[in-house]
Amino acid sequence: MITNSSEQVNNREPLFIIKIGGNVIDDEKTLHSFLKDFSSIKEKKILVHGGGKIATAVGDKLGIQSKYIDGRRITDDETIDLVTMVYGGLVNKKIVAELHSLQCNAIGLSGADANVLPAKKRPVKTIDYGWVGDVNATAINASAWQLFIDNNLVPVVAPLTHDNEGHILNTNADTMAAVLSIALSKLYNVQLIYCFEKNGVLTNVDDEASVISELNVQNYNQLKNDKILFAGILPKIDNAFDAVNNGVHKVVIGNSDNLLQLAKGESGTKIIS
Ligand SMILES: Nc1ncnc2c1ncn2[C@@H]1O[C@H](COP(=O)(O)OP(=O)(O)O)[C@@H](O)[C@H]1O
Ligand SMILES: CC(=O)N[C@@H](CCC(=O)OP(=O)(O)O)C(=O)O
Repeated sequence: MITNSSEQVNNREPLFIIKIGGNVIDDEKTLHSFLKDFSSIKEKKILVHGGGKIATAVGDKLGIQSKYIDGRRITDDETIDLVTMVYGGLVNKKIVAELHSLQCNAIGLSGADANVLPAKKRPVKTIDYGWVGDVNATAINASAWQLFIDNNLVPVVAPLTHDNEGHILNTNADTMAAVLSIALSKLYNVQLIYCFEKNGVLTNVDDEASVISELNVQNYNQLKNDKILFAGILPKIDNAFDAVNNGVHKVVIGNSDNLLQLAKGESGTKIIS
């Protein structure tokens, strides 16, 4: 067990919600070693995965060009078919199969399965994102999740939801992990870990030794203004603050190679509310 009795606040059982992104999934060796560590965690756990990089690569092969605005993929008719195949099929099922080879009782899900993550199509304001969904945090049915988690199943969640009118929606995996963590914090002592290819939030993106061990909102705003933080790390940190400010016990951002240290608070960047 990674957690000790002092971690078991409010008598709630610990639950790890761990997110991996495209760079980790794209590298077979990195993914394998991460899944080995993940499967060794004895506590209850959920894996949320992205795969944006793979969808872009498969799209390129099929002649489907990827377009992003503010880190969100513009998802037209052919792109929703592409990401459904890549996230819900290729990536999700490969991870599930590999976890079973490691004696981890994984069950592949998307937000649409058993309606575990109710969502709405993002309304068109200035930008039409197409078939992109936003999870409705307050409508998450925690007991549907309990059904899996409390029966020794390990959900592996693809970043797809549905709109209640028969359409699949592409949904950002970082946001999905944060919103799910918030909802399940009512039942469990949730620790959210964002795993990516860097050692944490860095003061110099090219120096893996420059990890910021704790990040509060004042430091965050300063680093953002100084352009030390840019691109994908910004929405990731925004999601991390959202989680920690809404009941999630602990949120850490760090390297997928260090999952077990991250889970013990011995690596990465801890987000402070
Ligand atoms: N100061 C920083 N520290 C860490 N990462 C940073 C920083 N500034 C920018 N980044 C970028 O943010 C990226 C992480 O976001 P993203 O690519 O969306 O991750 P993922 O696909 O794993 O969710 C890193 O790969 C890195 O290039
Ligand atoms: C709406 C939207 O942008 N969805 C994301 C979902 C995948 C994802 O989040 O993947 P990473 O975690 O690997 O970035 C996308 O299609 O890129």
